[in-house]
Amino acid sequence: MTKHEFKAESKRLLDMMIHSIYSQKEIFLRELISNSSDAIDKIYYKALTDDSLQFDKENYYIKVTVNKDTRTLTISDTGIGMTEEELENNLGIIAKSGSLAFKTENEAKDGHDIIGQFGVGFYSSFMVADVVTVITKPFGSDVAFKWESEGADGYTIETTEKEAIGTEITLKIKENTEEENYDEYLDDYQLQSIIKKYSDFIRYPIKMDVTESRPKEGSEGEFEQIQEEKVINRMVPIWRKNKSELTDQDYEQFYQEKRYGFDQPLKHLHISVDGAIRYNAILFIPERTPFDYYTKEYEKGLELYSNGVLIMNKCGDLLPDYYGFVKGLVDSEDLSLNISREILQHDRQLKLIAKNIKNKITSQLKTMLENEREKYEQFYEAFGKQLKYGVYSDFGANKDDLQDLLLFYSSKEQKLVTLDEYVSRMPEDQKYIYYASGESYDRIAKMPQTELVQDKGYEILYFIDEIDEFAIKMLMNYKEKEFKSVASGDLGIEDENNKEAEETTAEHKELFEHMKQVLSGKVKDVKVSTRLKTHPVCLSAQGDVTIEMEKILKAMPDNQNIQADKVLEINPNHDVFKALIKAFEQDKEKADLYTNLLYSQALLIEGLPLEDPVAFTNDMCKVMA
Ligand SMILES: Nc1ncnc2c1ncn2[C@@H]1O[C@H](COP(=O)(O)OP(=O)(O)OP(=O)(O)O)[C@@H](O)[C@H]1O
Repeated sequence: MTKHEFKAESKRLLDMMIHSIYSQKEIFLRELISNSSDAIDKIYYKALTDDSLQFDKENYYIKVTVNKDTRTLTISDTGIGMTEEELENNLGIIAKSGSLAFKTENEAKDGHDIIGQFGVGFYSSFMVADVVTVITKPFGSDVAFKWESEGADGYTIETTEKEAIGTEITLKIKENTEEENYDEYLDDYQLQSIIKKYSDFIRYPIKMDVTESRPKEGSEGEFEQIQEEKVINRMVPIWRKNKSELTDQDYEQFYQEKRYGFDQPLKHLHISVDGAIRYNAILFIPERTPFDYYTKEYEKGLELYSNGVLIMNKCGDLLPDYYGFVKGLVDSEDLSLNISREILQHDRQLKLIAKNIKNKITSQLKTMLENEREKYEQFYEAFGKQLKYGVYSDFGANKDDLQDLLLFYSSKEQKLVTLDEYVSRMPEDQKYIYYASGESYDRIAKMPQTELVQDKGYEILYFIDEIDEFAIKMLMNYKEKEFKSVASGDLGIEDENNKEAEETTAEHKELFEHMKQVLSGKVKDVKVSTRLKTHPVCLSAQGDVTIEMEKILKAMPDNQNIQADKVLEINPNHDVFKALIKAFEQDKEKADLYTNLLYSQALLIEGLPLEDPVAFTNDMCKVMA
């Protein structure tokens, strides 16, 4: 039995590579610039062991030159260059990476991490070029070599002249087609923006001759075109700098330059982790809710860099939905990239980073809440709702992280308080954390259902966001204290009125039975109220669904007509109750009229729609006439 080697149809392989690996053509520039940066890094490593070589940073750079007339784009570097053999091996064999071999032999030093690893990036130039010419002079050689290829048909190598050590790669840019405008790769402005997008933090200067229009000296209103060599990239990633070197203004400027938002950042986090996973991150909590935050267009995520090279513009997996407002970037050397560098091979590292980032944001918010209350309230105004969604989502999986970050308006303090603040000042006899839901603080303050709890001197939390009650249902309790709506059946308050109410209900059993019949299908029960002090009626709910929840569920597109089990409560000390008893004894029709009116009033107080407004106004007229 003979063993055969796999053969690959190199023409087809190259073709597949060129057309199916990358989703965007513009990344060819990222790949060539990364190669140049690697080539300069290799000189740097050489200088560490070779005394004859001085690594003087000023002499090392990458230059991008455009010639529109010849339709050529040249990327040149002052890096290590390639010998004839290296040209054969590295550019003649697909998937052979000289850089990976170098990386394996040399331990990374001083943050000079080699980028290349797959041995395919170079070929991406054929996505935009018909001909690629490489002229290179290797370090320590007097001879230079020219490698040239039109892609699938193979390549040629010959000796040539080149003055300086380094490599010069010239792409003959394709002619435009109906689908593709290749001219943009010959456009100064476009090229600068591609460089800034992907290669902004390449350690070495990326230079370009840029033409700018400037006011002409000595003449007013006239402009002249001036060509000047400019460095396009920022080079030093701010996140690799020492925190102590940076001021708040530096972070703010970075936030603006990166166009993370039109506002100022409220807080920034600068993270450097060097443990099981290594990464640097700069995160921002914006000051204001982005205008498109609640639209489908808003996409959460952080920029993801690998060794200073942009991999993903918006990596959504790095942030949980409830921290979707956080902006910023993460740079890690430990990501296992796929061949196109567009997606990650394994998400284990990403998951670790995401978890770490989530914890850092949570603890930053806790610190802000403790030490900068005003600032925290400003944050909460913009993004507090998100935290409540966070408590509610995933069946409350994140509630332990988030519950201490919640704020609610307190009836007693007339300001936002934390659950901890509420619980810590609860009187001993208070069993529950009371809350009331409504449209606004004003309306809640006037709700009849709050009367008894207020009277007892207990604090009530006012819920005005739709999500509030749902989030609280997920929490169930806080520090072993259960939450209780002031409109729920049993308030858990021992009151001398309780017994009296039971007696009154028993005394007027027939009246209540009759009212229940009149309101059949609308309320579950009619009873004497213990919670009302001045108002004549109110509605309360039995069971889990409160009246506020019913309203919210009704407003949802796929509502399943979930209803609260309503109870009509009557204040036995109100004159209306006396009138009701009298009518029941003397005129049943009037008793029915009063029952319907009281029910309608209770609906109105709750902000629930009247089922039949015409019948209600007719009833009112009957009482008046
Ligand atoms: N400008 C350059 N100067 C010196 N050597 C280079 C240059 N460009 C490419 N090379 C060599 O050619 C090899 C192949 O380059 P290519 O871009 O295809 O892959 P890579 O950079 O190794 O890996 P990746 O696909 O991850 O970018 C490199 O590993 C490097 O050895």
